Amino acid sequence: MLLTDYLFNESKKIWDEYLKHPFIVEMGKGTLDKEKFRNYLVQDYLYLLDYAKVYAMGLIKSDDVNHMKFFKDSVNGIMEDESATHIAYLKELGEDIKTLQRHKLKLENENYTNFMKSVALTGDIQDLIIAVLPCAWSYYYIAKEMKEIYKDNLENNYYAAWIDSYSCEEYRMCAKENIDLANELCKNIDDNKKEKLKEIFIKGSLYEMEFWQMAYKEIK
Ligand SMILES: Cc1ncc(CO)c(N)n1
Repeated sequence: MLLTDYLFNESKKIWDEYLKHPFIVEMGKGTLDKEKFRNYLVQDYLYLLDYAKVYAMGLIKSDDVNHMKFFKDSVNGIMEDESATHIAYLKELGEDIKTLQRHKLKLENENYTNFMKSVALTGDIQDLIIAVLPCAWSYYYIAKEMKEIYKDNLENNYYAAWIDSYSCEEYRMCAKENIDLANELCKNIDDNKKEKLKEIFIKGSLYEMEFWQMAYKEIK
């Protein structure tokens, strides 16, 4: 069995909880409070900056030129393409784009990015790719499911552009490249390492849940 199939099975319960989370359900229905969404996007914009740094560390820890290019392209994709959706929404919601970086990270966000950065700094390239794997993969999973579950409700849905940006073909490829690289980098691991990688993957998946929870409860 592919390592990523194993990891998916081990965390599927958590991932299916994302789909029931009120932040996701309300986005799908189009009823989510826009102020909550705005605060979420500000936090997620800050998240993306640290997330990009983790991929930059992946470049440093890679020896193979193709892996180096994957990490380089990922930094670019995060800082240019993915952030563009955030900036478009945030502009529309009246947020000052020039001062975005001055916002403070909320606790759950900081915990998550500290976790990824610490794995990236202290672990090997296998640990690193598994620590970031729930990010792109779970976003694609969520958006693809939302596109199906809420298909009759997307025409005038304010959040349709968000759903599209994470379920489009380009983003599917991005998630797939992360999955393929994880399997390639981890093809010769022993059972101890597999157990360690499972723990990293599940922790990442739980931090994703905390992030949705943070976005919904919205205590400043
Ligand atoms: C919290 C979080 N996880 C994953 C992604 C996908 O990159 C994102 N934008 N934000």
